[in-house]
Amino acid sequence: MGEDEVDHAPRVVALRGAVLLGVRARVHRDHLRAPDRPRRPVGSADLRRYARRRPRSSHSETVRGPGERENRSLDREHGSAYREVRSWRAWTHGRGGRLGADVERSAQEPVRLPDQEEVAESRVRFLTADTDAPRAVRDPILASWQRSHEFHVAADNIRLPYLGDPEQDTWFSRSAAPVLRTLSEQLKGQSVSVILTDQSGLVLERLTGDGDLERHLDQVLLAPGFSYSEEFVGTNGIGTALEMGGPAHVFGHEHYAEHLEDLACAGVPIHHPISGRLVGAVDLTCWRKDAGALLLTLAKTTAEQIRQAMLANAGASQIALFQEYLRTCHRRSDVVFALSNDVVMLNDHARTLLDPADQATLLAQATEASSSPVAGRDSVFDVELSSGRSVRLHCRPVGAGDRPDGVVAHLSLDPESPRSRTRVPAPRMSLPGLVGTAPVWRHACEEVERALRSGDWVALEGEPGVGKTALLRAVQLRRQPVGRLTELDAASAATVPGWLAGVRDAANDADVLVLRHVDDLRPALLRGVLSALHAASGPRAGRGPLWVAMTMRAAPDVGDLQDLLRLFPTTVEVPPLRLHLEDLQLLVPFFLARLGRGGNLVCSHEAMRLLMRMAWPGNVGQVHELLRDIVRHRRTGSIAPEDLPPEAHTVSRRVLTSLESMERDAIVRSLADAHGNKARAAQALGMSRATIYRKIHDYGIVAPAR
Ligand SMILES: Nc1ncnc2c1ncn2[C@@H]1O[C@H](COP(=O)(O)OP(=O)(O)OP(=O)(O)O)[C@@H](O)[C@H]1O
Repeated sequence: MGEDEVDHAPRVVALRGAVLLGVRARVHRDHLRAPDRPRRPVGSADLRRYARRRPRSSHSETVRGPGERENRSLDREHGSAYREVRSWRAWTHGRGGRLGADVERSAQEPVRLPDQEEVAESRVRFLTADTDAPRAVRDPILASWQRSHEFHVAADNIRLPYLGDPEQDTWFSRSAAPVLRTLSEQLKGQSVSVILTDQSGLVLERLTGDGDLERHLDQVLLAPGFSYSEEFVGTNGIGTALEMGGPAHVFGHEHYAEHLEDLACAGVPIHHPISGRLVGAVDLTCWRKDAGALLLTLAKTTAEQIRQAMLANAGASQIALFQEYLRTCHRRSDVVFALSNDVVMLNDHARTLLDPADQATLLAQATEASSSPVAGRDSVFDVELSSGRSVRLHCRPVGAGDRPDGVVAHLSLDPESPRSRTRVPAPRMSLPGLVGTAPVWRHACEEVERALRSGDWVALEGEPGVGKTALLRAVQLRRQPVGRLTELDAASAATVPGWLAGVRDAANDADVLVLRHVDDLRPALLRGVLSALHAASGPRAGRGPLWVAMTMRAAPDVGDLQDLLRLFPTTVEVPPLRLHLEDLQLLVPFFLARLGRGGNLVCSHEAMRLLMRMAWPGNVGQVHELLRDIVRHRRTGSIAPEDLPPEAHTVSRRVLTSLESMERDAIVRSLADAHGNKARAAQALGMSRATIYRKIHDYGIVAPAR
């Protein structure tokens, strides 16, 4: 690097200081450095176009570097010189001091659409290291081409790695979703695609109202799960806006990659409304021929609407929580996280040092801290991680009163450090035949136990398979082990002869009566049950009081059940498994031991990770069934990802139609057969590569590792 280059760098950084953070400043400083490697191959279409416009004879004095050998045939064919770029370098440095400022200013200036022929020619000159300074190219684009060149981006093809399912359930995505939907509805029928990315350029969402454009975007992999950062694709609306830290519009041949020349895009970065941190970008992409200056204006308005939506969703309590989280992050160099009802924030250490199961365990303990009897004061827990390692969790409630708005927690990895303030030991729970230590699950257990102790009849409400009946059986076993329990299922009341007579008998003779699925009772039977229970609610001749518990689905229509519910002073909500997913770590070995009948079957770490990502609409009952099916085929050894059914290889929260489920299962099987090779899986299914990527994303398929 020459001395004059070193001189220029700080000036550029200073000019951009107001908007650029450390890393970005480095990237922009870099664009002043001399190109120190051969140019990337130019696309064949570029060369044809260039050859038509430039006479061969004008390229005679060629100087090649060693790395340029592979370009010789193209060079001979077209006569374009792959020269050293001394004059380009001189040109850049001559303007270097102004470049950064130009990038800033140009984002503010009205958009003038560049002459595409001239830009195309300049691009080829740039790519072929022509000695002439590129003409007719806007400064931000030139700077971006230079960065793309330094990132070693290929100009003649788009080959992007699929980076995995983008996380959709974040504050950013949730806030942006309604804004994007409204815009996309307003643009219905027009060839414009609305795209949301995270701060690295990873596409999170794409809404396109036009089939042709959609297909083209699939072909150029501008789709969820792919990154359009400059590092991967070179100059483009998304990556360039993120690199510049400001709005960017890129038209046709201004794109670095040849395959994007028919498109125009306008990208605008979005910053966190409270911290100012870059969180992502919104981009509008259309055909180049349809592009107009208003594209960028619309993108800027959309970015602002998303920011406002994030702010509206944040609320005062979230701001306080966020500030406390930032303060803790500044003070501590270890794992820090914060959570409230709506938000979970994890610092880098938490994300990289802890696996999802441990994260879930710690988050559950922190939730407990906010609702424990010592709420309002700092508390400390000793927690055992899945590795067996013990850590100490310090929790600080944020917000006033008995029910804080959230908790900020940090970990000290050294459990021997002196204990501070109150110590709250993590309680164990031990109902016979049940496992689970998550606070929400334990809370439900305690409520049912309390009801039985006090003799209050109890109604249990919850989704199918959450363990309502199992919980009642366990509580009865623990509290009244010698009592007589009768269990009757209202779901079969209409078909089982004498079902109502069974209720009357139990009302006379049993100690505990469990009525399952009472929301399935028809009105006539309901009246019969009601009068039997009325009679049993008073003193019974020769017997102690009857304890009755009933189960019903989550949020039932209580219209018909009103009268019955009056007999039940307590309703306990049994949580769905997705709200205490950390218990899966206990449920799986528990069921395997039970189902394996003494066999030695365990679940591998990889399989457990997949199970932890499932939505579990059938809750604990579904876990039980899934493992029962596996145990039919495998009774010893370790359950691997291949042993799991197709739904375990997806993270989709959407209910699929049966046709979609079949397609999803076929893709999962094909991916497994192809050992995770998506191109081979697509070929076997007769689909294009872009289609399989889109379907993998749509169905939330977690492709097996290759
Ligand atoms: N915490 C738990 N520990 C161990 N096994 C559990 C637990 N929760 C549920 N199970 C098991 O999961 C299965 C489903 O539970 P259960 O039948 O109690 O669910 P439910 O809520 O009554 O479902 P439904 O409303 O569909 O009848 C049963 O095999 C039960 O033993």
